[in-house]
Amino acid sequence: MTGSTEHSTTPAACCDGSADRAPAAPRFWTVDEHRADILAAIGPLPAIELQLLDAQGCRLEEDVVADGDLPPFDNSSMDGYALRTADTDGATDIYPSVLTVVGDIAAGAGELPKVGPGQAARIMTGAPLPPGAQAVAPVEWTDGGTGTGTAAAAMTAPVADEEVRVLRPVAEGAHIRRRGSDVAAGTTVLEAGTRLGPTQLGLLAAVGRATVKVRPRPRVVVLSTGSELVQPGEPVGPGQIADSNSFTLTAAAQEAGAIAYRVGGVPDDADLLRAVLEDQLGRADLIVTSGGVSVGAYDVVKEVFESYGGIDFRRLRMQPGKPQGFGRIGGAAGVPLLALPGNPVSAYISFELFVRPAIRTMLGAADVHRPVVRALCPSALRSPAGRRQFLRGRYSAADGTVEPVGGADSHLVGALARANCLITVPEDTTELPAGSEVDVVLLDS
Ligand SMILES: Nc1nc2c(c(=O)[nH]1)N[C@H]1C(S)=C(S)[C@@H](COP(=O)(O)OP(=O)(O)OC[C@H]3O[C@@H](n4cnc5c(N)ncnc54)[C@H](O)[C@@H]3O)O[C@H]1N2
Ligand code: MOO
Repeated sequence: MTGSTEHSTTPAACCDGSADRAPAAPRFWTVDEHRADILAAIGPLPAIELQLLDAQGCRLEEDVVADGDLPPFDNSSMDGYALRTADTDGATDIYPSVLTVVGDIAAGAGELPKVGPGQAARIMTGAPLPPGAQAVAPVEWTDGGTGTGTAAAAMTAPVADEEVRVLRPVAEGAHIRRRGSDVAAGTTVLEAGTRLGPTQLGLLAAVGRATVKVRPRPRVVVLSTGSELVQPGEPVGPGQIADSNSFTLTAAAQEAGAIAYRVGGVPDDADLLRAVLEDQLGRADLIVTSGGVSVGAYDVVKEVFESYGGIDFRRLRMQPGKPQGFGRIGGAAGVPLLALPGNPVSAYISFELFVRPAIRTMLGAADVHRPVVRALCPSALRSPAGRRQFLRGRYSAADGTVEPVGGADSHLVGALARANCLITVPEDTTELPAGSEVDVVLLDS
C-alpha cells in the first residue's frame, strides 16, 4: 500500500534528471499489516519439561494419563470407626451396638488390623479401610469409646478404648471413598491444549507427576530509553520525568502471560544501550523497548538497533503509535525485538496491538487477540484522516455504550488509567456524529 499525501515528508526532486517524476511517497503500514508481519515472524516457543509450579499459566503439550487409581486405596472420609454393617443393625441411643475396638488407624498407616464380627477399628479421615470392614461410623454416631453411651463426649476420646458404642445403624459403604472413584488408572486426566491453573497443577501432583511438558511462558525483557528518565521515587531534576513506561509494559507483559523482566531507563548513550542489550539477550525470548523511534536528534535507539541489522523502522497509519520498530537482534534466529514509541499512551497501545498478540502467540494461546465489541458512543468523535485512531474509553457492558476518557493526546496517562477499552475510529473516518456505533477493544477481559 502507499501512504496518503498528507504524510509525505520527502522533498521534491529537482535537479537529478528526474524532475518530471513525482517523489516517492514514504510508505505507511496499516495496523493490520504491521501486526501480521510480527505474527508471521513469531511462533509458539518449543515445548519443554517444567517443574509444576514453573508451568503455571502454560499450555499443556501432552495428554496426561493417570498411571494409578485415585484414590489409590479404599479409605475413610470421616474420623470414626470402621466396622461390619450387620453389627449395627437396629442400634439406637438406648440400645447401642457394643463393639470391641481392635486397633487405631491413622492416615498413612501401613499395617492394618482385621475387623471381624463384633469388632471395630478406630479410623481417621484418609486412613486405609482395614480388611473386613464394610463401612465407617463417624465418631459423632458413637460414644467415641468413652463408655458413656452418648455421642457428646465422643470427640474428646484420646485413644481407642476397648469398646465403642455405636448409636445408629450404618449402611454398607457409608463414609468410604472407593479406590479409583475419582480417577481410574489409564484415564486421560488432562488433554494437550489445557491451560494449567492451580487445580490442574494440583491434579498433576495428585497423579504423581513432578514435571510436565508445556509451552513455556516467554521471557520478555522490557527496557525504556531516554536520558530524561528517572526511576520512581528518585528526585526529579529540571526536564526530567519518571520512567512509567517500563512499569506499564512489564505489568502488561506479565498480565499477557509472560515472565517479564523490567530493566530501568537506559540513557541515550549508544555504547551503554548496546551493552545493556548484549547483557539482556541471554535471558530474553522477546525484547520490548520504549522511546527513541521517532526522528529526534538524540534517538540513539534507532542507530543502535540498526547497527545489528534486521530491525525495520516503520510509520503506521495509526494514532497514537505511529513510529514502530520490529525485527530480530542477531540474525534470522536472533531474539525478536519490538521497539515502541516513547509517549506513554503510544507505548501502551502499541503493546496492546502488537506485543500482547506476540506474547500470546509464543504461549500457543488460543485467544491471541483482545475481544472487540460494537458499542454505542453518545459523544461525537473526531479523528485524523488516514490514521486509525485508538481513543481511550470507558465501556459499559450493562447498556452497551462507550464514552471517551480524556483526549486523543499520547501523554495522557491519567485518563489512560481510567480507561477500560480502546475506541477504534477507522482510517477513512474523520468525524463520527453522536450516537454512532464504534468498535471497542476490551482491555480488562
Ligand atoms: N518531528 C517529529 N516529531 C515527532 C514525530 C514525528 O513524526 N516527527 N512523531 C511523534 C510521535 S507520533 C511519537 S509517538 C513520538 C515518539 O517518539 P520516540 O519514540 O522517539 O520517544 P521519545 O522521544 O523518547 O519520547 C517521547 C515522549 O515520551 C516520553 N517518554 C519516553 N520514555 C518514557 C518513559 N519510559 N516513561 C514515561 N515517559 C516517557 C518522553 O519524555 C517524551 O515526552 O515522537 C513524536 N515526535
Ligand atoms: O503516534 Mo504518536 O504515537 O501520536 O504519540
